[in-house]
Amino acid sequence: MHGLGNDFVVVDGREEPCNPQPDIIRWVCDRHVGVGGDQLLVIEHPTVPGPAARMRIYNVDGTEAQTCLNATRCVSWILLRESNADRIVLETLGGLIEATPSGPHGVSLRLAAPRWDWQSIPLASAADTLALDLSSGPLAQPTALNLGNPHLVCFVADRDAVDVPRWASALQDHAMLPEGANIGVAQLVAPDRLRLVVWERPGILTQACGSGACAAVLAARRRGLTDETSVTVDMPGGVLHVEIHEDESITLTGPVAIAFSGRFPTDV
Ligand SMILES: N[C@@H](CCC[C@H](N)C(=O)O)C(=O)O
Repeated sequence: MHGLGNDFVVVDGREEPCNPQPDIIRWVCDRHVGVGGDQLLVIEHPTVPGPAARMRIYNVDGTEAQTCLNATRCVSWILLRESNADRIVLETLGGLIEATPSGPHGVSLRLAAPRWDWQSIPLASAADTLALDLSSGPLAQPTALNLGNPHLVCFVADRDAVDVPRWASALQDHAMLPEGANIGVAQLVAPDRLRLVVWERPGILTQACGSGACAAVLAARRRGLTDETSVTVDMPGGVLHVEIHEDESITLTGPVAIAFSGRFPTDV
């Protein structure tokens, strides 16, 4: 499945448990020798009463991510369809997320407010998360926040003029970020429109990033760059809509799609 080209291999592990090891994850996500994808997702039974399911998120290097909001939208779409419900809750390592349909091919998520304190990002030592004293080429003074997973947002005058892999990778590996971070490079083109590209952990350029889109809008508001509550975020794969509520909780809306489905050989 994909959300604006941010693509996932989704495995339903509810009937047959699936605990993929790092070498299998790397193989499945490899675009040359495997299926190819930005992450491998496993749907499991929830561990607490209430949610429709639990989703595990594995990055292309085999590490586990706490949150991926495009993945949450994709898996929620499956769960909403199979239960015919008008609302479900999905359990992730990053917390519980509520999802509702948005037309036949879209999903809206309702998310808790982000965390801004340096310990929650996490950073290696105390710092002003609104403008960190870090830079890499044209990327300077990023804003740090945690939406279940860590994000740094760097505002630039022209997103297309930045060599994102070159400069964002140095920030991502900085010693101030013991768990790394997803690095957003954002350009405010109007008070209600951002252009964004995200260099995700563990070092991939994605077509779109749901948590990155929310992070960019929240950071733009906190930095006083805009006071709009409803912002369109334009990424290489398409647009997502982000609405920020009074308590800083968030609604994220956009399309999802199934690319194809199949069966894995069990003897790999
Ligand atoms: N690679 C990430 C999570 C991916 C975020 C995502 N694409 C989204 O849509 O939110 C991590 O390690 O945190």
